[in-house]
Amino acid sequence: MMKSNSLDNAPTQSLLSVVNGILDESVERKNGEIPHRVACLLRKVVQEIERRISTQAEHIRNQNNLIKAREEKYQSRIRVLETLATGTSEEAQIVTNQLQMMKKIPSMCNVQTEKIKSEDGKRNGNQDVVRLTREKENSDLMITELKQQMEKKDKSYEQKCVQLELKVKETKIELEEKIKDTEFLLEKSKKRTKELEALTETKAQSWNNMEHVYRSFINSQLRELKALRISSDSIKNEVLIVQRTWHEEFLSLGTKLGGLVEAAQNYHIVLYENRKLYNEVQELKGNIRVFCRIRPFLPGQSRRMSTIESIGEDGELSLVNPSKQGKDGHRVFKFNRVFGPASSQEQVFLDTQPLIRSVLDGYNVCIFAYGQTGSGKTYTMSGPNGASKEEWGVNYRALNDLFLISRNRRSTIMYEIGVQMVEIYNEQVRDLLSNNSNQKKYPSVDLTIFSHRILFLNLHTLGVLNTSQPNGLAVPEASMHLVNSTTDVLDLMQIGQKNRVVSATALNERSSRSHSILSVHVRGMDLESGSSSRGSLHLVDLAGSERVDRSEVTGDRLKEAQHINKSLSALGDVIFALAQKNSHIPYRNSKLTQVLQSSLGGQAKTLMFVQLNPDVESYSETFSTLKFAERVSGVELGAARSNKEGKDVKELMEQVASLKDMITRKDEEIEGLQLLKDLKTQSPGGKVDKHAAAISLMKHPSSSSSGLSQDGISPRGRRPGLNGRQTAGLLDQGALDASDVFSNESDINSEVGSFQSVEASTQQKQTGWDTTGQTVAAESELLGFGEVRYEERLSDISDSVPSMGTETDGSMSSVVEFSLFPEATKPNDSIEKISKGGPPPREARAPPQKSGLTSPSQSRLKETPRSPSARKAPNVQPTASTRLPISKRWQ
Ligand SMILES: Nc1ncnc2c1ncn2[C@@H]1O[C@H](COP(=O)(O)OP(=O)(O)OP(=O)(O)O)[C@@H](O)[C@H]1O
Repeated sequence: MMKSNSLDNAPTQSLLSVVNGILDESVERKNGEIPHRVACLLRKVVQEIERRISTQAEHIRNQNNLIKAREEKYQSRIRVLETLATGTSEEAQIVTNQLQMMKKIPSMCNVQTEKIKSEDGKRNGNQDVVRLTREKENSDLMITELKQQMEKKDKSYEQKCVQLELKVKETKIELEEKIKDTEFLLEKSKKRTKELEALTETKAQSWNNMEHVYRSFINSQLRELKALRISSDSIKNEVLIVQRTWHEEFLSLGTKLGGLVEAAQNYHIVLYENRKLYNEVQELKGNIRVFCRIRPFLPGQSRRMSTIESIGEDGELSLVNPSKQGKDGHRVFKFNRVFGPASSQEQVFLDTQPLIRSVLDGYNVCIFAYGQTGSGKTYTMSGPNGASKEEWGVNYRALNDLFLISRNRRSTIMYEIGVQMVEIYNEQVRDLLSNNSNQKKYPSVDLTIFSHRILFLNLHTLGVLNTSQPNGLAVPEASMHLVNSTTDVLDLMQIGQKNRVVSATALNERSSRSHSILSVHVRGMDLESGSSSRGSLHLVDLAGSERVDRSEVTGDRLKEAQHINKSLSALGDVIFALAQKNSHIPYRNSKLTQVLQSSLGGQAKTLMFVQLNPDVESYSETFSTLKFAERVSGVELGAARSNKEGKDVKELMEQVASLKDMITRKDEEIEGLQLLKDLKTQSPGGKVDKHAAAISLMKHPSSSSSGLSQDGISPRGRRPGLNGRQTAGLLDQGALDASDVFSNESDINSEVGSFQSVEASTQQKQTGWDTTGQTVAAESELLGFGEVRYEERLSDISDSVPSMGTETDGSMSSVVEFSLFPEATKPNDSIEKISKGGPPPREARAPPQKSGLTSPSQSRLKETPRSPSARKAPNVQPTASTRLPISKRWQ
């Protein structure tokens, strides 16, 4: 709001521009309305302009008056000067007249004197006239000048006046127009104000009416409220009474509920017991346990829809198909345990821990992680790269736990823990810890006794024993490293991880293209009872299970993916065969199934982690993974068995071994003599060619067998009533199974000399011994298991040797294993020997082939046990177990 004094100071031009601005603004608004405030302002501005105009008019009037006064003054001056000039001319006239008079009257007086006087007067008069004329001239000049000045001034004043009047007229016209406009606008705004006032009045009236209505309503409400309060007070009283009665009833209900809670607790106990019993049944059945783990969405992954709808506490998992609606889109799977995305590494391990701990009690345990690339297999098994202690995977935690327990039990049981780490890459088994420097750092088993195997180590392709050994070494060539602390394990696994084959695919940058297997072998010896146990733990991080086309790979990568797929489908086939309880389980189809044979079918405790990626895009992979897992969870392996051996059993077994040794030697002698006798009777010259004898034995074993069976007893285990034909078929099966021992040529070669019994079987096959029924029958007698199926034979072995380990433990190592701790009383010495890894004594090596019998079957003959007890362990090496060095124990 412009103040009045600001209007006083403002120049007229700016006032006019203000007025114009206001008018323009109102014109712009188009509605022609001028607010009251603006009207007031306009009024003030107009008043100010009017005031100024009147002041200016006053000023002009004053100036006019001044000019008029001046004019009058000049006029009077002019008049004075004119009078003066008139006076001067009159004086001049008088003087002239006097002079004329004086000229006329010369004689009347003293003419002389008067003449002089008149001359003086005339002179004076002339001087006065000249002076006055001059003065008159000056005055005239002045008057003319003044007149000129006056005229000039008059002219300028007149001009100014004219200008001012013109300006005044213009301004007046302008102002009049503006005043008219303003008045019009004022009129309009007054009208509007009046209208508004009328409207406000009507509104105010309606508001008043409303207020009146509301007031009356509130009054009525207050009256009702009062009534309600009174009724609520009465209700409160009633409620209090009811509360009191309820409280009393609650108290009685509480006592009743107490009973119910007790019953519920009992129910929970029963439920817990049921679960325990269920688990025990599962344990007895030996079901493969299946834990499912769902990976969380990764930080870079935009949070998308999950395929996992819900996770039940009882191991139920509901999968939803994003492309299908309704019931068809849902599928429920049930496993032993389901871990959600928020589950920590510790939670996962806590459920796995009891299984892992049983390794210390002599059980074989296998834990493997299955799932598509990037689903978290490595995370679960090892943890993320550079994992902190909280992020440690099952591997580290398992070993940490084993160390902890072994330390706690050290006063009663002494444990040795060894670690192997291999990977299966493109169907080749590689040692991930064969680094030389690494072997120096960690004391490992002396490999010099297996010099022939070192060759394979150098080649980095290891052989796999199809029939896994009781010592748990499916890959005996892989370097074994004794570990004493978690740091040892961390260092070793770092080396192993570095050596692991990794390459990038479209799905996962750090995608493992191989299966990695960390095998932990635990030997325990009870210091009091002298009994020993051994267990092995296989921790397997499988390669990604996705289909090849998803990996978008070609060339070498495609080959890798095909190998991975092949081995995983072989795993599926083995599991399917186990689920169907088939007589033949196709372990041989892949290296993976060969390595895991003891864990999949050997009465071990097996746990599979099924890793899932919750992403909707991975639905089909997730679905097939879950279906596979569902099949796996149905597989029964049979109750797990502990590999424990009592001291007495051990001693007995040692005796059995030495007796077998003796019998074998006697058998050799008898058979040698028999052979010689036969040859003697056949050869016309009577000369004995030992080499020919061996060949003859290979070609006509029936002769020796018939000779041996003539005595009517069954030293090689033939049951009375079983003829050669019957045994032939059985042996065929036996030979076939024996051939499974080594999966391929290279594997066979790698084992030469170490596992002669196995080798013998293989050689049999190679030399065509299984072609004729008679030959096979005879050999079956020699081998001592002609009358039973191979499986039965193996189970016989297990039965004859309490707690010998897995079903397939019927190899020569069974006996070797009886004396895990020959110097049991000096456990510290044992460890020292292991760490030093000194060369083994000669007795530990394969026995020299005496009597010139060079054929493998011949060497097999030497091993063939004669006694019924020995029959149950047909692949027993005649080496005296007590003479075996500790370093050999791992083999
Ligand atoms: N439970 C989890 N919590 C947090 N991150 C996880 C979890 N599981 C997996 N991850 C992360 O997901 C990514 C892929 O996991 P990981 O490498 O273990 O998958 P993988 O199945 O072993 O893959 P590959 O088949 O290539 O070996 C990693 O970055 C890992 O850290």
